[in-house]
Amino acid sequence: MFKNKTLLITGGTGSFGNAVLDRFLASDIGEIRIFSRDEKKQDDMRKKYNNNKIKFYIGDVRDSESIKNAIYGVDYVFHAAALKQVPSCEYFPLEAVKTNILGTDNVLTAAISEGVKKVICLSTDKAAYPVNAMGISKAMMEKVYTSKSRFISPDKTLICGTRYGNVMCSRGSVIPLFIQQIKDGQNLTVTDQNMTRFMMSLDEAVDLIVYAFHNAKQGDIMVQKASSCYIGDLAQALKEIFNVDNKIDIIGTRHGEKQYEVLLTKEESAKAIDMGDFYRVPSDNRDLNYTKYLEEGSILLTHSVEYNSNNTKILTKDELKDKLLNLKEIQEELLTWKAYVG
Ligand SMILES: O=c1ccn([C@@H]2O[C@H](COP(=O)(O)OP(=O)(O)O[C@H]3O[C@H](CO)[C@H](O)[C@H](O)[C@H]3O)[C@@H](O)[C@H]2O)c(=O)[nH]1
Repeated sequence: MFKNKTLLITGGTGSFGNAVLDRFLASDIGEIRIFSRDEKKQDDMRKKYNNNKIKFYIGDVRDSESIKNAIYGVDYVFHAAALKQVPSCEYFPLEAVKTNILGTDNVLTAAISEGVKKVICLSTDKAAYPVNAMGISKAMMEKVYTSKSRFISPDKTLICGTRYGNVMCSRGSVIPLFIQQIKDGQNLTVTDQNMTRFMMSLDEAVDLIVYAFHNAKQGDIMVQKASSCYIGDLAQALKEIFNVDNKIDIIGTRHGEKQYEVLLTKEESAKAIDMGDFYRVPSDNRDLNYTKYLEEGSILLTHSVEYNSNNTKILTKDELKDKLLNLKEIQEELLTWKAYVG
């Protein structure tokens, strides 16, 4: 389906954008456009890949004109541009509104008017029962794309979303932080040993978007079944992998953090379709027979349970070590570490 097609990735210089490139450049795709704000990151990426199939566009999803320039002739959009850090969004919630909500609306408006065939918007588990500004803005982003999808035929522009758990080794996340602390001989700063998070590899994150690309219907949210871990086990597993005895400091839960994350709310679980390794959450189509929907829906809702990082499969420390050791990023870090310690 990607043969000779043009894919635009907003926020494409991040970990996700790089993982998509690693997967798609080997295919017969025609062109991949990277759209982002940071010229330095684009330049680094240009040099790293040195591939004519990749085109770089400077712009900001907040600025509709800059999107229009990049979306001309595009077939598909993976919309990853977002403010993702919980603390910065807590301090500057309106910035999250501008990028995550209004920026998504700009991308969708441009995609619809350009006749883009599919747009997949990336969301996060923090959008389910959100407690922080980042999650609230992503929950609103989901509402924006769902609403927009109601007004356009899927034959013209199919709009859907993917909801991720924590992506292991993504830039700015806890695994690279713990590794840096290990390398610097510092104590590992654990918020709460019993906090749990869904743990997805970057490969799994790309699998989800590819699955959504092939299977999502208009307005859907697609979720991948994922295992989770205790953060205390994560710190311990990394210490064992790097064979170090750094101490652990318990620093306490950070502002805006949850004890565990939710990938499907109870309300979504009631209507989610089990697709094996994935769930498809159909959008709330208002042309349903509403009385029937309410009667059947209420029974389902009573018995449904949310899908969260405490009731999914929680990896043991050894299983977590195996999963970590399978990651390219960890293997590379280990090589340089072993060369360093001799
Ligand atoms: O010094 C630290 C930093 C974090 N943590 C813990 O490690 C876990 C993961 O923390 P991250 O900062 O890596 O990730 P968050 O869960 O805060 O959020 C991340 O995952 C989200 C998906 O749930 C989004 O993708 C978001 O952009 C990304 O920052 C949390 O339980 C956190 O409390 C620590 O123990 N010590």
